[in-house]
Amino acid sequence: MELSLTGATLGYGRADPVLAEVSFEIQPGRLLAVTGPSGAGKTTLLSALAGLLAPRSGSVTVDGAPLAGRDQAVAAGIVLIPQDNGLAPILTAQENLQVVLIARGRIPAEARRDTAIALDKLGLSGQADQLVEELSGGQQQRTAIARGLALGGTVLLADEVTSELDAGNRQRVLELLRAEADRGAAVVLATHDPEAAAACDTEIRLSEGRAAELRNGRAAEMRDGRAAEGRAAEGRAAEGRAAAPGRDNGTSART
Ligand SMILES: Nc1ncnc2c1ncn2[C@@H]1O[C@H](COP(=O)(O)OP(=O)(O)OP(=O)(O)O)[C@@H](O)[C@H]1O
Repeated sequence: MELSLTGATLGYGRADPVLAEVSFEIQPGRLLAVTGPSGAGKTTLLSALAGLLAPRSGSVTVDGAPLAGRDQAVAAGIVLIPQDNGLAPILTAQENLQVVLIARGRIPAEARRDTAIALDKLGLSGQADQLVEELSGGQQQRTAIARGLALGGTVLLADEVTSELDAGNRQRVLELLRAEADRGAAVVLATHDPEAAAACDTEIRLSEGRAAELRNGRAAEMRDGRAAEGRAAEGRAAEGRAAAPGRDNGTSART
């Protein structure tokens, strides 16, 4: 499954667009960081990829056909872990997962099994029966991640999912996102956190309504001094290209 934006301009109502003419592909097996200052449009971009926000112009396509809305995105396996968690506070952690899994067609026994596996991966087995409203912010965030992982999507859109986590849990989540990519999912992580972005293969930086690709290549290679140096140069070149006047009248990046 191939998810792409082509010359997509995104915005709300009659206000100026948040992002103009953004083009890139989300690739299976890879982790893509979407970075940029608060208000740059990270959530807006993920909303468009999730089928929640139609582009004003340009397109978001799945296998070349325009993405018609959230229902189609769900059918295509595009999973969103929203910034505000999107959990039901008066259900328990495990109920929050089971309800969604059953709604997506899993039989109750499978839903229970997959819920237990996902909560265990996030270190939440002990919180399974606790109401979400009684969980800490970080535990709630991990519950939302567990729910996203349990769905086993083809595309996983994770919006600031490490913002409330301690260092150990952040590392655990980054490893789980990498495992999702390794099983073939395309993973997009919107983040403020430079270390989380550095763990991704590619980074799209949003700034002043535009998007620029900063680097490419597997994060593992970053541990090699030479590769890191090479990629830093690539990043500078990509920024230079994006800033060049008249280039495509917009931003184009392949990930
Ligand atoms: N539903 C909405 N209606 C109108 N404007 C919106 C809506 N959602 C976001 N915006 C505006 O769009 C711009 C981009 O917001 P967005 O939430 O995408 O940024 P962000 O990069 O995710 O920010 P943060 O890092 O703070 O989460 C902001 O100016 C915001 O006020």
